[in-house]
Amino acid sequence: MELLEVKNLTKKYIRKKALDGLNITIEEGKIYGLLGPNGSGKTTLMKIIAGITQPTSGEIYMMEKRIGTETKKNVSYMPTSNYLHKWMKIKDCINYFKDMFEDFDEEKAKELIAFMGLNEDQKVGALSTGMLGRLKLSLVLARDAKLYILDEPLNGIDPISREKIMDAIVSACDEDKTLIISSHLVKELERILDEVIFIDKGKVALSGNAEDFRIQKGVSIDELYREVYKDA
Ligand SMILES: Nc1ncnc2c1ncn2[C@@H]1O[C@H](COP(=O)(O)OP(=O)(O)OP(=O)(O)O)[C@@H](O)[C@H]1O
Repeated sequence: MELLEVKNLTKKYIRKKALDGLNITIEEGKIYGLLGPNGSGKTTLMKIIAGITQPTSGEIYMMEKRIGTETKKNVSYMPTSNYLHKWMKIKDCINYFKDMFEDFDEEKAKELIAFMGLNEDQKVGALSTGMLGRLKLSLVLARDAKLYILDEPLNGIDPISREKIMDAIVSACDEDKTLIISSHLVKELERILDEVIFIDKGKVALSGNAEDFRIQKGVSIDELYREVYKDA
């Protein structure tokens, strides 16, 4: 079933067109990789879908409703930035999420935090980049949303922990959940992706089923990425 439809989406900043008539359809229950080089428009697209940034033109429908306050409740978004205060302990962050989101599952958050090797008494300000990334991800995945949007969840995470993080993503999300994950680390992310969307200069350069690409083109998604962006 179709969860999200993005039609002719454009976002202009004063000196730059970040999205240029972009069209995508997102189906329920799949994991999408949003892939593209620096500045291709991934974060802008994610922010618009999450309702944080307004598009210049174009339309987005979620379950056939135009996105807005009502649909926003169904989206759990993990930005690259850190929005958790340094003075907070991890347990304060759990309470913050509990207050903010009706669909937040405290027990699930605690389980994920423990699985990620974190302790509820640790302070946000004392966490390394990778540890902070694991905390943000645990909080976002502990919501019972329809759509999870994860902007660069593997950033700053060491190669061994990346595996753990991907396992957490897959196990935390039931089959009916939909994920859009952006990353430069295509090789690492590849094994969990159902669908891929390559974006370039604010437009879709190529999109489709990851397994179909592997069979039809005889290349991995990582190899396909290199092919799509060879001139970028
Ligand atoms: N607030 C802003 N003001 C002006 N230009 C912006 C703003 N945000 C993004 N841009 C520009 O829009 C383009 C797309 O940026 P965006 O952050 O969406 O790309 P990205 O694919 O997420 O890149 P990265 O992989 O480096 O995070 C870039 O050229 C960027 O400089």
